[in-house]
Amino acid sequence: MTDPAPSGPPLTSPPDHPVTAVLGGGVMGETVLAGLLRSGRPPEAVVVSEKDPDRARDLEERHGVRALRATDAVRGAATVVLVVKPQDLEALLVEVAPAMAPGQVVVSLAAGVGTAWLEQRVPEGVAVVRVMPNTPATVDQGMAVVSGGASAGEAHLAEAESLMRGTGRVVRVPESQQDAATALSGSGPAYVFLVVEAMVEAGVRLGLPRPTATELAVQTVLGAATMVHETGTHPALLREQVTSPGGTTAAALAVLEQHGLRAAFLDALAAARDRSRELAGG
Ligand SMILES: NC(=O)C1=CN([C@@H]2O[C@H](COP(=O)(O)OP(=O)(O)OC[C@H]3O[C@@H](n4cnc5c(N)ncnc54)[C@H](OP(=O)(O)O)[C@@H]3O)[C@@H](O)[C@H]2O)C=CC1
Ligand SMILES: O=C(O)[C@@H]1CCC=N1
Repeated sequence: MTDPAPSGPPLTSPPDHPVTAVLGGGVMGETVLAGLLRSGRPPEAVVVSEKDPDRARDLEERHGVRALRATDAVRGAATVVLVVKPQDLEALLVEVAPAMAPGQVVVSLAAGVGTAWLEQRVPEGVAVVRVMPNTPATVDQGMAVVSGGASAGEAHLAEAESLMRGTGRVVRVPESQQDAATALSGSGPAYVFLVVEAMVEAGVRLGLPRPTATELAVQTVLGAATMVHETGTHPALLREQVTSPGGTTAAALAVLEQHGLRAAFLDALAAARDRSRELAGG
């Protein structure tokens, strides 16, 4: 591999804070890294490895963590978090596996990549956990699903959960549900952003000033999500409460149904699930 990042002195874990190495400092790598720091891990206990040297330096400056070569980051770390694109994972593991040691836990955030595939590429005695997070973790409203590999025990699952818990909710699922979870919560924020964007544009088309349309759309989505969350009421009932007979909402919902909104979501999530399965093939 080409020279990836500055290489610092060997790692020594501060007492009570085993080192977590984050391999891949892109969108999700930075989200995890920042979340660990926000949840109280000292910067000395978190290292990052990022291929792009400018971005590596930027992460060092903005978060106060050290950026190291991937093998140096892995050596001395208790937990290794894989946050590169699925297509880059094989090359990364070929590089870092010789630096891994029994007792470490590898937590992979890569969409589609199964624990059995990962276990074949790490040394014996290294436990593997698969996690699917999402970007609302940047504002501590993340949703992460966690599944253990064949050699992962309770302590390894608990470590993976603790990585994500500071940034939102965490649930354990059987690994057979990971691709579906990726389609729903992993990619899900993008669907909601698209809906917000579409509502804003529609409001602007009706003559609302853009800032007003944006405020109305964002607060409406936030309020509606909070209502489902806090009341525990089925969303269909909440929708009925908004829909006055012969009123405005009924008129709008009829148009959304005519345009096949439900069918679009069924097909969209199936496409995301299928793509997750394809990514497993590299
Ligand atoms: N973004 C999201 O919402 C979510 C992403 N994920 C998963 O997280 C992973 C990362 O996604 P995302 O953050 O969006 O992708 P990014 O492309 O933003 O980040 C990946 C980073 O890793 C770097 N990289 C690649 N190879 C190496 C290497 N060998 N050593 C060090 N750094 C390397 C890349 O550099 P370069 O670009 O130069 O190759 C890039 O900066 C993916 O597997 C994805 O499936 C999971 C859930 C949600
Ligand atoms: O789009 C992707 O492949 C990644 C995984 C889930 C969200 N982003």
